[in-house]
Amino acid sequence: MDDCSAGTAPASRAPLRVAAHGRPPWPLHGAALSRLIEQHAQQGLPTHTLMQRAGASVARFALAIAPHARGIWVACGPGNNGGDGLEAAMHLHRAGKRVQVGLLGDPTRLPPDAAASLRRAQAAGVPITDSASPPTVPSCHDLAIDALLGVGGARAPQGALAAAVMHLRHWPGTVLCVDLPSGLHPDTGQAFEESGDVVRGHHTVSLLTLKPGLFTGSGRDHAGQVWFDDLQTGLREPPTAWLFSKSASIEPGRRHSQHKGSFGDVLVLGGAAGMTGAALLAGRAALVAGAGRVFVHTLGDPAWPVDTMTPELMFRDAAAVEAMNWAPLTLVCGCGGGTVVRAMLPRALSHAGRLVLDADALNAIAADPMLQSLLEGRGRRGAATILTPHPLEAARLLGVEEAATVQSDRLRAARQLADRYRSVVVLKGSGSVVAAPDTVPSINFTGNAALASAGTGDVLAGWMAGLWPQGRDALLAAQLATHAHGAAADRWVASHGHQGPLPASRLIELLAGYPP
Ligand SMILES: NC(=O)C1=CN([C@@H]2O[C@H](COP(=O)(O)OP(=O)(O)OC[C@H]3O[C@@H](n4cnc5c(N)ncnc54)[C@H](O)[C@@H]3O)[C@@H](O)[C@H]2O)[C@@H](O)CC1
Ligand SMILES: [K+]
Repeated sequence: MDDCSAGTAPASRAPLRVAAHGRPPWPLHGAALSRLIEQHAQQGLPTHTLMQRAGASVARFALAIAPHARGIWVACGPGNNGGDGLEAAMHLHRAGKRVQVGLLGDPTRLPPDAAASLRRAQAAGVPITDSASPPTVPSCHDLAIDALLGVGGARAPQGALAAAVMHLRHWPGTVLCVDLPSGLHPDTGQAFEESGDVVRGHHTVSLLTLKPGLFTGSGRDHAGQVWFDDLQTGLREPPTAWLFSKSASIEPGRRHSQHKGSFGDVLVLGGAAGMTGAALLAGRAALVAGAGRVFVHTLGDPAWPVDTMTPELMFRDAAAVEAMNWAPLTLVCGCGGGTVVRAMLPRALSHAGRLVLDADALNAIAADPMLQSLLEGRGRRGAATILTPHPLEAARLLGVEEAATVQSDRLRAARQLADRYRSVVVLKGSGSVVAAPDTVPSINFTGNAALASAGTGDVLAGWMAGLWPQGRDALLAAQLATHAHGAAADRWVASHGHQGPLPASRLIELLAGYPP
């Protein structure tokens, strides 16, 4: 008979909270601010209190996600992240679990808090080795706890740490990361080096602060479900970024007395030869987002005359578009516009009231200093612009060679673009970053790999343009649109049970809320 039994969670007054679906946006703190917050918290508390709370929280969480786990391997690193692991191991051992700790650090050189937790674990009788390999007993393969590196991670794991990371990556059971997946940069959500290994967890319990790297870059692929415990500190510091969270109060709703003129006109400029569909997708998305009227001018020859699937769209030829006053309009420019879209940009940048620039429009601006200075001047005049680049387009706009440079620090790249072009920027990709000049950026947590499908970017641009004139400023329109776009893809995955590609037309239906 097996001697391991399921235990109950250690009692605590601090409930764990899901880092999603909260009402106000959640503050995210990078490594430097997290350390500052930790210092402030330590000042008001008896020595070792925070680590005791952290370890108890991890143990409680381990018992919640894997209540039937019999064997638990706790991989502990050389710092206080390892201390959290040792503290958790002590609680799990007391709860009757078969716990094995691998301590990968010189026990005589642990920081004071981690050393205190080591003594407590030893006194409780927790088996501790210095092996980077998990125990070979099969019943000890239920749950692994990654306590190798946290916010102190500074470079790619090497030697024994790297070996332990590999074991965690190939772990057959559940993996729970303490604070961060080891090897992940807390601020950027990337590995410390391109070839550096990062643990892939099913769950991550973030302690004291939520780190931005958990939500953007490759963070979401490595962290799994993110949970948060503020360790009962309730400390408030200005954040590095926000995790955007939609609240009901920012959805104004429609009043009975409003009419189509209340909801703004959108003009889509795009759809060069062979890419008409991109402009149609943007136009349809703007319609279902609630725009009063949507005009479409396709840039192929001849211009597209009608969309029989969406007869509400009003098509305009070049002469008609030339005669329109662009100042009261929301323009969407890009969307399959090819190189011909460039010809529309001087007027769009000079005269459009609201302007969403996507894809080919962004590439044209990146290649043309005159258009860049028009965009910068537009921002200086206070005219509102939203840029929606993917990482390669962002790299071109920043004048750097590769998308990897942008991806290495997505928050910084989005801020740089927003400051340079005085525009709202939606840097697309896993954990889209929304930045505006002189504003703390936000990270969007909705969405998934099903969005990696042709046309979904056109839908985002159109949806944003449709939302924007309905009483929202550019930043809120960008945040709401990005959130809704991702949430629709999340509903798709929930109903299909997999992340197969989401057709852009279907995405529009999901955004519109039908079929129910
Ligand atoms: N001190 C406390 O009471 C608390 C500590 N906390 C935990 O402490 C963590 C931060 O602890 P530390 O500052 O000690 O840092 P870590 O435990 O994250 O890292 C330990 C040390 O490893 C070294 N290191 C970095 N990268 C390495 C690599 N690739 N290979 C080998 N060594 C490497 C660094 O010098 C670092 O100081 C947090 O993430 C959190 O888990 C929190 O639980 C809050 C309470
Ligand atoms: K960790």
